[in-house]
Amino acid sequence: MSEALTIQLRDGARELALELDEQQVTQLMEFLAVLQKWNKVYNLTSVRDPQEMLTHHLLDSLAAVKPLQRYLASLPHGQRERLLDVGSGGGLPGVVFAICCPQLDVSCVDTVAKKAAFINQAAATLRLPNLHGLHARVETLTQKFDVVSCRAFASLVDFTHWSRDTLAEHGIWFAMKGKRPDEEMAALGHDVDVFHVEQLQVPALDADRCIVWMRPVA
Ligand SMILES: C[S@@+](CC[C@H](N)C(=O)[O-])C[C@H]1O[C@@H](n2cnc3c(N)ncnc32)[C@H](O)[C@@H]1O
Repeated sequence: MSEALTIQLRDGARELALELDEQQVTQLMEFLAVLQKWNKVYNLTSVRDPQEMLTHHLLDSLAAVKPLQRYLASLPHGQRERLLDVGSGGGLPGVVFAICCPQLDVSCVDTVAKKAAFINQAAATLRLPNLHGLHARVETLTQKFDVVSCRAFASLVDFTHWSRDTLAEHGIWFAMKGKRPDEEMAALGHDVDVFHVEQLQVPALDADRCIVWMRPVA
């Protein structure tokens, strides 16, 4: 990967007030390299240009890291939190979260076997013991998670419906969306509480982005 892309990554991280050490910067650039390499074989993303991969995938996912870290820091300390990234595809945002939050245990679930295999391969290549690829439909999982995330996956109704049983007690949903999805939020039933919609600013990308934070209502 070119030095120019690494500089752009460092600048973006600084803009997002993210404290990344050298190893994390290296892992993010290695992730970009394996994503580009295996995309040809596994068809992981329609984005093929490395520059576009940096802005539309890496920086876009990095913009959600600080809000996630803030949430994790607000939880009572003691146990290692678990995050499930639903419909993770080529590992977005799950792999980026696993690199930036080493204290977090991240599982990326996808119905496509080669995508889940790619995540396990990336975990080995990038030396990320806190990253796991799961080949399954999210509806069939029995494990429980503190945070259940998604990006470019499904409507909020389908996402919350299909993944509800994967939430641990006090678990929350973290949906990465483009423009504030007012219609999708209005379509949610009374069993889902949207407790925050957080606007994001992605470095080098002039686009609407937000996180829809939700919790289940009994
Ligand atoms: C549009 S891709 C998004 C990939 C990635 N999150 C991103 O932002 O680039 C949606 C992914 O969801 C997966 N998927 C669809 N239905 C699923 C389900 N029920 N359980 C798990 N994964 C699913 C698809 O195989 C696909 O890889």
